[in-house]
Amino acid sequence: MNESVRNSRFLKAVRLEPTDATPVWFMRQAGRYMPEYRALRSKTTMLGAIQDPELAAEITLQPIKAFDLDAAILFNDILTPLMGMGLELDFVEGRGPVIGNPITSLADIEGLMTPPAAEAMPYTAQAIRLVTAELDGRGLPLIGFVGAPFTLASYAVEGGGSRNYEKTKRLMYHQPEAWASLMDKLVHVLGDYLLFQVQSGCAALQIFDSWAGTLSPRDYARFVAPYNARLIAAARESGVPVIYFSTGTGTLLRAISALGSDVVGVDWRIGLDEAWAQIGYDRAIQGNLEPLLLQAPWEELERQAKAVLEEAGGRRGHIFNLGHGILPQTPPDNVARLADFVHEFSAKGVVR
Ligand SMILES: Cc1c2[nH]c(c1CCC(=O)O)Cc1[nH]c(c(CCC(=O)O)c1C)Cc1[nH]c(c(CCC(=O)O)c1C)Cc1[nH]c(c(C)c1CCC(=O)O)C2
Repeated sequence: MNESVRNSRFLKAVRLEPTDATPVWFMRQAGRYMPEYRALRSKTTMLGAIQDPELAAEITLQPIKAFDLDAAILFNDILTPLMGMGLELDFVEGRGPVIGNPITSLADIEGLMTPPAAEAMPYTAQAIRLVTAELDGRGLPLIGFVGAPFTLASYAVEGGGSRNYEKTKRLMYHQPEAWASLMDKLVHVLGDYLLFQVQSGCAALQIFDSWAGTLSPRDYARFVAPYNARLIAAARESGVPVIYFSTGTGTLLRAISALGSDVVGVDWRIGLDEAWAQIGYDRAIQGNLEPLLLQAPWEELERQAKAVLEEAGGRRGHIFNLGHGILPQTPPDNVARLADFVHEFSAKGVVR
């Protein structure tokens, strides 16, 4: 990582250092809301795009070229590491991701493979190298990522998206040893994949635990938190900062803070001020505008973006983001305007 990336707004905020303005990036910033993305994606499949390093690099850079953002996130998906483990992943148009051979038994878990990321996902390293060659010149960091073990286990067990996670919870409650063995394998594969992304050039890592909010605090503490803590510790060994992001977890924030990530990402279901008080001011926070607001009239969007910045209270260590990914119907102009507004408003001195 070069000096200008090290001294980027984003990495300074992560280290709780003062910045000239609040850094901003958006989850799913490369995606279907951008006409440039739709043009490239229409020529191939989701997996085809992910596995083509030049295409993946170009898609990653599209929002960086279009908007004034403070970080890029690699174009990929949280589910790709499951393929190397022997699970058949497909992205079905209009339906989302599907696993053709979901896990149903202890024998299935024992049969899961744990190949090194360098073997299973060499295309990721190539894409990262192409992206960082461009980002280095702009002084911008690239964020690598994985899905958290629980969120990935839920896809592996349910076979796709789910409303109530019944099969996943049944595995936890009925076969706790099988659950532990599945989570162990995921921690192993994901930890190795995170280190591989840093070795390839990523300057920060994010762990997406998008579905953790379905769990009771007791079950989160017993069945999920220990694996997250292990994964975060392994990721931090790489020397780059780690963001832990989840949704629907306003009641779990103390447990989440104890996991030891450098940054905690929060969704819009809790005020940023209340969330930060629980997480602790010795830790950076990322969030948390409701994504649907990017489709609202500018006056409403501006009012609510301002409210998020005011809730951050001028403290060091706020990274502006949405509470979840950008939605496909979002007008790109609002993304441009919001990024500029965050910089201009925070530079006025509300935030230091
Ligand atoms: C649960 C989950 C998935 N993927 C992801 C999560 C966790 C975070 C979240 O909740 O948003 C995370 C994800 N997905 C994608 C990224 C890349 C980085 C980023 O842009 O933030 C990341 C970090 C690209 C993607 N992943 C997907 C797309 C859309 C692909 C397309 O049709 O072009 C993109 C850009 C597909 C995907 N992938 C997944 C679903 C449910 C879908 C279908 C939903 C949809 O179609 O929007 C699984």
